[in-house]
Amino acid sequence: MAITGGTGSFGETIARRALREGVAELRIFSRDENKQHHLRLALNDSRVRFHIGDVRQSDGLLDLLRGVDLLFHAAALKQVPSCEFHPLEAIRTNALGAENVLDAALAREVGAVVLLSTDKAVYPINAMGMSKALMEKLAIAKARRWPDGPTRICVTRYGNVMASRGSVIPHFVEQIRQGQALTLTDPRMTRFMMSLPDAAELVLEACARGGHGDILVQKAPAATVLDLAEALIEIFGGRTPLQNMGARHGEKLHETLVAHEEMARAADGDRYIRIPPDGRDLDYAGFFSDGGVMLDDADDFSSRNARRLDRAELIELLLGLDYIQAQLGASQPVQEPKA
Ligand SMILES: O=c1ccn([C@@H]2O[C@H](COP(=O)(O)OP(=O)(O)O[C@H]3O[C@H](CO)[C@@H](O)[C@H](O)[C@H]3O)[C@@H](O)[C@H]2O)c(=O)[nH]1
Repeated sequence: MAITGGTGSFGETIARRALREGVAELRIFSRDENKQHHLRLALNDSRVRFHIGDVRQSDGLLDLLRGVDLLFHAAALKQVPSCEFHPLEAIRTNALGAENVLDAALAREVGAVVLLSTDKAVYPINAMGMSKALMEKLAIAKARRWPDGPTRICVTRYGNVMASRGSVIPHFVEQIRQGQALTLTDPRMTRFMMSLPDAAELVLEACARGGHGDILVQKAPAATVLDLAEALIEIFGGRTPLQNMGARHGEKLHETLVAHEEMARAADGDRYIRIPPDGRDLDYAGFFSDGGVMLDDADDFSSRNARRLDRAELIELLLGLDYIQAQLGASQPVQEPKA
């Protein structure tokens, strides 16, 4: 088994889970030797092999995937604001890098490839989302082109992974600790809330039941930024004030996990929504005489219309996160707000 971007929050979660479940060998592929060093020490397991490399270059990927049966592609540029300033870098890593990963996986006849995408790829308005939308298109086009090959290709789309590195939860917790005002972009903004274990469940669901060319989505609940901030203040105590800053570059008020047009052909299950590939071919003649699938009135699945977590549920969910537990256990007291 191999993970690109294997030193990130998601990579580490799936790595630990695979090791617990007895994986024979796990290859971690990433660019940063320092992060690999720390993960090597943290995992301390001889089944783990580290490969330095960049998905922008194919040779390292071909080397990585020799004899691999399952690949999780998590390597990405994922910060929305920085991708806005460097869109070509987002295209290079998220789109062209994914193409390299898929080509290498097909060449090495990897049994299954699960690619990680994001809600920001649906009706994308920022460069990160656009490059991830292209990644999805590349994956589905490959699945369509090689329908009967040895490699199964699946995409999973995530909402926000709670307390992942650089995200708003650690940022708010730090602000509470420092006694600084919490910087809210827009209190009405909603985001899907997923924990890291939820994210791991989703890729495992894709491995177990995802079809070739499917996009899988978890029916995650959503919360407003205001409720999130207030829930954290309640957990950590203190009298931290709130400050509204306005939206950052390329931000949406609400995110969408399944587009209205995709809902028309999606299979809506208890916990997951499966979007199968559009099986039609490129024969457009039919569309002038016979027509295609009619779009129905299905709504999209967005953080605006998803189940909204109330404050109590949000607090319970936050208290279940390892990150929050570790912070609550930390000795550093919460400071009173600075005037
Ligand atoms: O100081 C801050 C920072 C953020 N936010 C808000 O908090 C929410 C979450 O922000 P953040 O944790 O930065 O996540 P997003 O910008 O939504 O993007 C994250 O979630 C995506 C999945 O949707 C991932 O793909 C991205 O990598 C990841 O950065 C958003 O509504 C932000 O506007 C604030 O209110 N104040």
